[in-house]
Amino acid sequence: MIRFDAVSKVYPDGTTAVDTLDMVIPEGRITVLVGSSGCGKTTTLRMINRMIEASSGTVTVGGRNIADLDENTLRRGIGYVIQQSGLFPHKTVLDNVATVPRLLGWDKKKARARAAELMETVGLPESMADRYPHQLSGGQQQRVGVARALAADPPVLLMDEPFGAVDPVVRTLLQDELLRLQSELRKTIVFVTHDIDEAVRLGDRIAVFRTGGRLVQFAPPAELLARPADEFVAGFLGAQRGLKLLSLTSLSEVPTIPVATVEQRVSVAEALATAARAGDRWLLAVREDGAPRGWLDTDGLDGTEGSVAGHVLVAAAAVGGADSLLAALDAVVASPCGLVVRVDDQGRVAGASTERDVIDAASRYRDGVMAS
Ligand SMILES: Nc1ncnc2c1ncn2[C@@H]1O[C@H](COP(=O)(O)OP(=O)(O)OP(=O)(O)O)[C@@H](O)[C@H]1O
Repeated sequence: MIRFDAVSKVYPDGTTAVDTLDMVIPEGRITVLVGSSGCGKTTTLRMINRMIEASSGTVTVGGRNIADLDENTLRRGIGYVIQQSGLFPHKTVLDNVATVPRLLGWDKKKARARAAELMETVGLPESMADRYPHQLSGGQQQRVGVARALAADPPVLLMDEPFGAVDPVVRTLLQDELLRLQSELRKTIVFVTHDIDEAVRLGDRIAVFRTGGRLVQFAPPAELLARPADEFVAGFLGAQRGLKLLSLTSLSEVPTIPVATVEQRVSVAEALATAARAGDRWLLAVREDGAPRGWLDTDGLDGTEGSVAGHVLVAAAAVGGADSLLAALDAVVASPCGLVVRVDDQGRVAGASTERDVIDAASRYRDGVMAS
């Protein structure tokens, strides 16, 4: 646990970067600090490892006042990742990752073995070990930065806009990777970002700061989205607050019903017979492996023409166990027949859900968050 008690930081020129901050950062969770530029996020983060000293107040890490700790001892337990990865340009990837174990006095062989293990953990191929940072993409460099910060297995990880410099696609991949890593490692992570979507995606708790270094709201993402403390927080959360809220919940509450399917290789005549039996206009064509292929509109179809696969099918968006209610809503709105396809872990059709059931589940979730 990291605890701020009445912590302020006033820089020598009189700028108040952080103003009387009280905040308890839970252990083993991701806490995200957000807010507009210059609101004191980085200053707050750096006061945890004493790269910046607080002007007043107390910061405790694991119950110990950090002002009483030797800086090196403190930092050994705190990994630090920054935007431009901060890698040593003249060191190979493997040696970059091995830096902290080497500083801790591990012999070269053991430090490199640990570094190789960490490269695998963060999803970097072994073949990159001997490259230099400039021979990697931005996303790969960030992975090296994360691996390096994890090398001494610190219980706390500070991340200052770690994915700020990569494109949105790579950014999403890195976020997924961080969530996967965190589900195994359970570090206490403090993560700074400008991006509210990133905060909602990653944070177990989100701290919203405003200019002048004031903490305005500190809450789990669902609570923040459902009940922003004031106009400032609501404005910062931006448009589509309701939809963002739906991105936080799963499909477990949405019932699955049977759906009329046909294999795509069967004849249209056979499909028409199936549709007549089922009493449905739309049939879901499936591939040989059971994955959805598309919706077939049997209305006005002539039974003499070829196979289902030869027909124009309307794309069938499918959702599975890992998807959110937002994904289901999106899929059902885009569906030609008011059904969203449900697939199992292997991507095979497992049924469908109705528009009504998706919307009802969304309303129930919102009511639950509002009432909690
Ligand atoms: N060394 C310094 N001397 C004087 N003022 C400083 C110093 N470092 C930061 N500041 C000021 O303190 C305030 C908070 O800065 P900080 O870097 O913590 O904000 P931030 O929220 O991380 O901003 P950004 O999102 O732009 O990185 C800003 O007004 C900044 O100009």
